Amino acid sequence: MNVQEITNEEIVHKQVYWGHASGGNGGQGQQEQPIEISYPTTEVVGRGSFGVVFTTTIQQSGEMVAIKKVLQDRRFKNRELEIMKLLQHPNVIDLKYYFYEKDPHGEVYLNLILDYMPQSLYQRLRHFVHLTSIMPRLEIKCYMYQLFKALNYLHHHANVCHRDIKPQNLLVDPQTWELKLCDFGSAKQLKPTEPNVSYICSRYYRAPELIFGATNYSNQIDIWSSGCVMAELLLGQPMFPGESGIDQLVEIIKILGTPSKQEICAMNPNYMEHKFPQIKPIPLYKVFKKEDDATVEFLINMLKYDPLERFNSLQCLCAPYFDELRFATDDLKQVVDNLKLLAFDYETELGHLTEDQLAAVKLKLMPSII
Ligand SMILES: Nc1ncnc2c1ncn2[C@@H]1O[C@H](COP(=O)(O)OP(=O)(O)OP(=O)(O)O)[C@@H](O)[C@H]1O
Repeated sequence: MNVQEITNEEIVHKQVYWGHASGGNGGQGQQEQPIEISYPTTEVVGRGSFGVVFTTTIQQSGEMVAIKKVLQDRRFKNRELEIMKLLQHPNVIDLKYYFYEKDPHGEVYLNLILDYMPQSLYQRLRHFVHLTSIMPRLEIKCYMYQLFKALNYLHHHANVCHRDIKPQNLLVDPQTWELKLCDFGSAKQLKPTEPNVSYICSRYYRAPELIFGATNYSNQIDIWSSGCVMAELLLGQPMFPGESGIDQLVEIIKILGTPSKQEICAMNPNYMEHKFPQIKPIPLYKVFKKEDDATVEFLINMLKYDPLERFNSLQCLCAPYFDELRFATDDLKQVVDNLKLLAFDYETELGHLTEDQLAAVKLKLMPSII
């Protein structure tokens, strides 16, 4: 049976809710009114720990979407849904609609209807590894810039920490080099006064403070993970491939050296009494021999033990590593313009800055409009 036959046979009709309130007055009325959509059922494209994802096309609008179906525990509000309703940014997967459905056993499933993206960054990297080739450095730079635009919006506007940044959760279009962040199943609005579980984030990408069991960590854990993602894109393999929770720390120490007393205190003060074997760091310019100084410098600023020493997402955007995008010409300028990399929304992306900070940041991020 071919796909056409399947799509002709199985068109489903669903009453769905809008993903966001719309209209100037908050549009609550519209959001709460269900509408009917129809789509052909198709094959599953992704299987995560919490559910399945399949892609289809909404018949009424012609939009390609991905539908993520997760088992809903009736006792709790679904945090992924609540957070996705808040988020609207060009580099964050958009929640278009959602609906609930019951299976024959009475289990309730939440279905999130999301923007469709053709590939994950994990798949994109595997493509180059299979060809025994490398990902073009400019492609990496465009993806990283969009990731930091997404994180700057999440951290500074929505006050959301993603807590699971990894190549599998970065969706890309290899034709345009567009990137969107997905999977908000671990995301949370962190409050400085409330503890948070440290057993989050996928192993290779876990910030050292999480491995040290900190419960007072900050949005800076996402920056560490992003540094690991960039390192992996450059190396073609994970930078810190730990085989277990504690081996993850060993892998980090093998390259960054043993953290100092001060750094351990900054990660988790309760660990101060532990003794670690003294390992000398390997300078990152030796690990990334073929990369230029701006690239290595940028990695150094993301992969710092002390979370407060690490660049935050806006500092990452301002890094000299991205100057090449700001002063692009010819084909690269076309890519930068298509992706609207140098466009920022003042309220949602730069609204947290004072007037003086804003002036300095504008000078850096949008040199052509000054
Ligand atoms: N919007 C989308 N467009 C295309 N593919 C998607 C989309 N969202 C998810 N996928 C695919 O489905 C996979 C799983 O999605 P997601 O990470 O959201 O699910 P999960 O159950 O939370 O997974 P995990 O076990 O990683 O936490 C993704 O890695 C991706 O391959």
